[in-house]
Amino acid sequence: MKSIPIILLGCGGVGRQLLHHIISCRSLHSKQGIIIRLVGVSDSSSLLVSDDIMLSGMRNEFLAEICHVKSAGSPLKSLLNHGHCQLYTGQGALENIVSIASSLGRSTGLAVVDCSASAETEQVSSLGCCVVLANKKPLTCAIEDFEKLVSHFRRIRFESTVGAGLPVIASVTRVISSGDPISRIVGSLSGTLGYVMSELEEGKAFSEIVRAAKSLGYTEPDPRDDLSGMDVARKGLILSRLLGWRINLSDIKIESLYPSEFGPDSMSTEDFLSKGLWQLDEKLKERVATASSKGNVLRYVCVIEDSRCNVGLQELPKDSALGRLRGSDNVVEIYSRCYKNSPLVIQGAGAGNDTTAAGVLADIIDLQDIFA
Ligand SMILES: NC(=O)C1=CN([C@@H]2O[C@H](COP(=O)(O)OP(=O)(O)OC[C@H]3O[C@@H](n4cnc5c(N)ncnc54)[C@H](OP(=O)(O)O)[C@@H]3O)[C@@H](O)[C@H]2O)C=CC1
Ligand SMILES: N[C@@H](CC=O)C(=O)O
Repeated sequence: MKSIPIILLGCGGVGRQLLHHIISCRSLHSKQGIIIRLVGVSDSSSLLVSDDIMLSGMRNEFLAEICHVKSAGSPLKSLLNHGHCQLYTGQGALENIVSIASSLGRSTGLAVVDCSASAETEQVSSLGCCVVLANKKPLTCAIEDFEKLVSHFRRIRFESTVGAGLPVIASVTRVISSGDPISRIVGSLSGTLGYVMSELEEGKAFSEIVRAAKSLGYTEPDPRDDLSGMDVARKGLILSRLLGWRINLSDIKIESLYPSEFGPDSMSTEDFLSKGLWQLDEKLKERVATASSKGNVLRYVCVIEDSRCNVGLQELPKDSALGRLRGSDNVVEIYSRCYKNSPLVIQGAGAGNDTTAAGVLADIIDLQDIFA
C-alpha cells in the first residue's frame, strides 16, 4: 500500500470538505493501493500533529470531530480531546510544520496541502516537499518566488486555484507542452461574480446576492477579494505566468465593483457586509439595466492576450458563450494554433467547497508516484 502523508493548512469550507472527501474515498483509494495519512491539520492559530508521524495518521472519527468543531466556528485549540495528537500554537505551529517537513521529507515524503487564503503560507510551500494549493497567494507573489515554486513541477499541483475543480491548468499545460503556442485565453473565472451577474438579471439586490454567494461557499473569506476583481486577477496572473510571461499583479488592469472607501483599510469585512454593501445596490442595478436595454448582459471577463492580462466588466450579447453562463459556472476559451478558429472550451461549476476540494484531492492522488 502506497502511503501519502499530508499536512492540511486551513480548515475552513474547502479544508473541511477535503477531509470529508478523504474519509469517504478511503475504500476507493484502498482499492487503488493508496492511503492518505493526515499527519497534521492547522487553522490560523494552531496546529495538531499526530503523535507518530512516521507510521500513523489521524483517525476518521477524530477528523470528523475536527470538522465538527471548525464548522461551529471554534478554533482547533478548543478541541477538548486531542486524540493521539499534540497541539502547537503560535510560532510553535510553524516550527513544527518545518520540522515535520524536514523529517518526513527525508524519509516517506510529505504533501503540504494549502487550503488557507493566507499569504503567510508561502514560506511553508517552499520547504522542499510536495505541495498542493487551493490558495492562490503563494503563486501570485513576486515572479522570482513563483518561478522557484513551480520549478519543482513534479511535486507541485495547483489545479483548484483556477476554475476550482475544472481542468483549466491541466489543459493549458498540456497544450503548451505539445508545442502548440497559446495566443489568447478569455473567460469568466469567478464563480462569485458569475453568480452575482446572473442573479442581478433576475432582479435581486446586489447586497443580498453577495451574502448568498458567501453562504454558498463561492466567495473568498473576504468577499471584497472577489468584488475588487483581485481574485480573478490572481487567476489571470497564474495563467499568464504559465504562458511564460514574467508579469506581476501590478501589471494587470483590474476593475473593482466597489469604491476604495469601502476597502479593507477603511472597514472590516463584517462592516462591509452589514453596512457597506447595500449602498452599492442601486449602481449595480443601473449598470445591469443599461446593458439589458441594448439586449446585453454584464459579465466579469478575464482577457489574456499579447503579453497583457485585463480583468473587468464587459457588456456582452445574451446569446454569446459568456452571456449564456448561469450561476457560479466558469467558462474558459483557449486559442492556439490548433484551436485557432474553434477554441478549446472548458466549462462547468467554477466555485464551491465540494468541487474545489475534489480538485485538491485529485491533485494529491496525482502525486502518488512520488510516494513509496
Ligand atoms: N471556495 C471556493 O470555491 C474556492 C476556494 N479556493 C481557495 O481555497 C482557499 C480556502 O477557501 P475557503 O475554505 O473558502 O476559506 P475559509 O475562510 O473558509 O478557510 C480558510 C482557512 O484557512 C485558515 N488559515 C488562515 N490563515 C492561516 C495560516 N496562516 N495557516 C493555516 N491556516 C490558516 C483559517 O483559519 P481559521 O479557521 O482559524 O480562521 C481557515 O480555517 C482560499 O485560498 C480560496 O481562494 C480556490 C478555489 C475555489
Ligand atoms: N472566490 C472564488 C473561488 C474560487 O477560486 C470564486 O468566486 O471563483
